[in-house]
Amino acid sequence: MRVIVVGTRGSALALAQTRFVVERLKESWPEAEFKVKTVKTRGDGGASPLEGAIFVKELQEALLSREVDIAVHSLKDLPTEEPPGLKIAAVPKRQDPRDAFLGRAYKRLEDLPPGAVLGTSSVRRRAQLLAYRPDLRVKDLRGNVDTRLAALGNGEYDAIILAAAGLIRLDLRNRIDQFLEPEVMLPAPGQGALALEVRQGDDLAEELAYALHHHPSADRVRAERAFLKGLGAGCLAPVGALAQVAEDGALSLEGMVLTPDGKSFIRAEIEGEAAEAEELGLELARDVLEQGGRELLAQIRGV
Ligand SMILES: NCc1[nH]cc(CCC(=O)O)c1CC(=O)O
Repeated sequence: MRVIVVGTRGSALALAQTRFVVERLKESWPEAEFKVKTVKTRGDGGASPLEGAIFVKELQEALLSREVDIAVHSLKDLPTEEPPGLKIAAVPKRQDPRDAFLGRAYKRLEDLPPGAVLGTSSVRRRAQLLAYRPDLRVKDLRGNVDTRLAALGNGEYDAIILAAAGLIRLDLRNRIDQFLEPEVMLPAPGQGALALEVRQGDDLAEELAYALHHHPSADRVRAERAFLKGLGAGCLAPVGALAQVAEDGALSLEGMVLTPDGKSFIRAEIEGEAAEAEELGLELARDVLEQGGRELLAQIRGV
């Protein structure tokens, strides 16, 4: 059997995710041989949505040029449009999708005094924080997880918000002071999930990757991404979405879109069957657009 090359970005988080994936692949396919290849990226490991998209594209190019056979992505960084020639072969079991609060003197978002400085580079987090606590100051925070933790230690910020999943995968769960509930902070579509992407027609890579597929996680993410796609909002709009799937296959999906200042937002919910995850996501997007989301997004584009 040929050696299967698993491609990853070089950040500590990407490498931790890939190590986890390759361990599971080896358990599932003891007779197969897997090799990890770090794809050199032009960016610096930063965290703006645009940089995320560049990293994704470079990994996808490495797939198409046969440099790698399975690419490991953070699902929330993957554009909703799949490039021709590639397909998502598997969505492994999802990690905690929530956002995490890490404080210095104050250990809960509710405890921060007025004027406290919160660090995040995400427009979605900024908008929701300001909607919940308009008295706080939100300041840009970029770089990889280490850089961001260091910035908190330096006293530049009173608290920072990061995806819980990233910290957990880096064995830094003990740094999390508070998990933010979806009522306060609806996660990004796909947050906490990974995607294993392969070339269309590479049946071997597809079959090997599929051993890690987790149906309920895939259905949740499918609904959330369909919502994002249905909004036609692009990666710069503050959009949150979170689906849950019950054991009996019932799916509930919450979605929201905000203005960057958090002053207006539309939030809606839909319920149905996991088997129609995509339709539910698209329908919720239509609801939100009709309830005023269209004007709200036009306002954002006009900025
Ligand atoms: N855009 C950066 C990014 N992409 C994926 C994760 C880790 C969490 C995940 O897998 O969703 C992070 C870091 C963060 O948002 O704090």
